[in-house]
Amino acid sequence: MPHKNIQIFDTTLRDGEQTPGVSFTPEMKIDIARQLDRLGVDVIEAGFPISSAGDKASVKDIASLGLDCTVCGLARVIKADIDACIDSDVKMVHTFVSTSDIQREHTIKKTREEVVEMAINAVEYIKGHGLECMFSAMDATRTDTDYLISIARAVEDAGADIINIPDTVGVSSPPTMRMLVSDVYRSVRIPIAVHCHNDFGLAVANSLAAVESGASQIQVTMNSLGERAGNADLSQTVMTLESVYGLETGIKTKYLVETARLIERYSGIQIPPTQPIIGANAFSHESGIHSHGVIKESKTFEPGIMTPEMVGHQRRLVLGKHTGKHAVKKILNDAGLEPSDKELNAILERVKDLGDKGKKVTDVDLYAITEAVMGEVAHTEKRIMLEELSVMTGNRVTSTATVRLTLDGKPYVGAMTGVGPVDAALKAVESLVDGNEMRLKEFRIDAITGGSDALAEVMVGVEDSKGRMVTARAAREDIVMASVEALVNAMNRLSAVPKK
Ligand SMILES: CC(=O)SCCNC(=O)CCNC(=O)[C@H](O)C(C)(C)COP(=O)(O)OP(=O)(O)OC[C@H]1O[C@@H](n2cnc3c(N)ncnc32)[C@H](O)[C@@H]1OP(=O)(O)O
Ligand SMILES: CC(C)C(=O)C(=O)O
Ligand SMILES: [Mg+2]
Repeated sequence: MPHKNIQIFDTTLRDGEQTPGVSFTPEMKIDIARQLDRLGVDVIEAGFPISSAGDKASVKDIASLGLDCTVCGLARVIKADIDACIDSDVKMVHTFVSTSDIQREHTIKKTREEVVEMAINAVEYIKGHGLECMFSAMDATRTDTDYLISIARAVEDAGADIINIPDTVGVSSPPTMRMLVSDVYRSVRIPIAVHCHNDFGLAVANSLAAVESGASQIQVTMNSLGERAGNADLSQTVMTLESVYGLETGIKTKYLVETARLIERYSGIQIPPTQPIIGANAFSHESGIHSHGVIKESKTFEPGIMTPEMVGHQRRLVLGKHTGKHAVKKILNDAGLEPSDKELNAILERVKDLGDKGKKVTDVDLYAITEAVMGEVAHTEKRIMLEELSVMTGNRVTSTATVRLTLDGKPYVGAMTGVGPVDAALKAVESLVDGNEMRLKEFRIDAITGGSDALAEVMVGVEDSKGRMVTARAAREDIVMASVEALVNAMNRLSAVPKK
């Protein structure tokens, strides 16, 4: 029988930061820790203090934030590593050692007996300092089960508070995990956690299998960050535990998408659109049959037991070659437009035509088509008119953009710096429009011809405070101009949507 309440141990700041190429600044780590605490995780593994002076300082900073969750530091079964955790003021030390023969023989070069002794010493040292202690048998899923049980019993006797069973190289399967966790669960009295890697895409499934066999804590990362193919994903694990298994995690799931987006921005690792729960497409519908069903009753083509609202996402109807008339009608009706059946068919034909050419059909495309079919439609007045744009960039100059535009007929000038000319120009435009009113949410550049004079196509998505998103595109040889034009187009279109 699974435990009713499952604890969430987040290791985004430790295993997540081990994602090749990812390195969070100290300020980012503080922001992430605060956000994870707001999300409601039970434990934050804030880092591996012995690994660098910066990591140690960050762990200490996070430990001093006064968060509701427990802040934990990682340590090998080495006194210096544990001392670094103690110096960082963490409440909990997570100590680990390889227990599989392959790792033991090739990395730490110790006998099984020596490993048990090192583990006991580490646990006793941590407990001697009055700290909570998690012990991990690294590579547990490739460890001889009798030996795993004997080391688990030894660290329990030494005072460990919780035993973690890591699937370090992601080789387990749900049935194997179920058996392994059952075996350890029956052999010790302290709680069991699991830490699954995603080498075969089974990290979440293996974590759930562990819960079925009695594990009461799951180690996860946001956006599946972590070594190689990453760790079990927090959002997927939590939502499955809550919505499919009917268990409780204490996570405030409405913060999942905003947390995922923060991690996306800070890690530089883009969330794939098809990522469950948090991906841009998780609640988007393009196919006519699906959109029609969802317009009538969202449960027809969505799980129902999980809604976009539950995870802080939005449901969206997306236009393309698979669109049907019900979706087009709904989008236009929501914008206050009432095309006749004949007009609707003509609009749909043109939408499909664009889609057949391999284009993503933006909202601004739809309105341009609608105008062409129905004639001048209401609400087409442009609030924002771009008058002038200039950018300065170079290897010794911080990219700076100056924008002159009119907003509701009044002239404004704004200047902003950015990481590059596009970033600076978009920020300059955004600085002149109330950020609470409209914000850039999606941005993509594609070269649609070759060469240095390639035509760049920019697609943007702008969202308002009510979560309504409008997409627009612009294509030019100049990527800065194309970006600004697409942004202004989207903002103008969004302003024209009646605020119901
Ligand atoms: C599965 C995991 O995610 S485990 C965590 C992995 N994370 C990291 O490695 C990130 C941070 N790591 C680091 O900054 C460095 O590796 C350090 C500071 C920990 C160690 O650095 P170095 O002293 O330069 O050693 P290096 O990383 O090359 O080798 C690892 C050493 O740790 C030993 N070791 C590995 N795991 C353990 C353990 N659990 N307990 C004791 N010793 C261990 C290895 O045997 C090796 O020791 P040796 O130098 O005596 O041969
Ligand atoms: C430190 C341990 C738990 C780890 O990250 C792993 O085994 O993957
Ligand atoms: Mg790991």
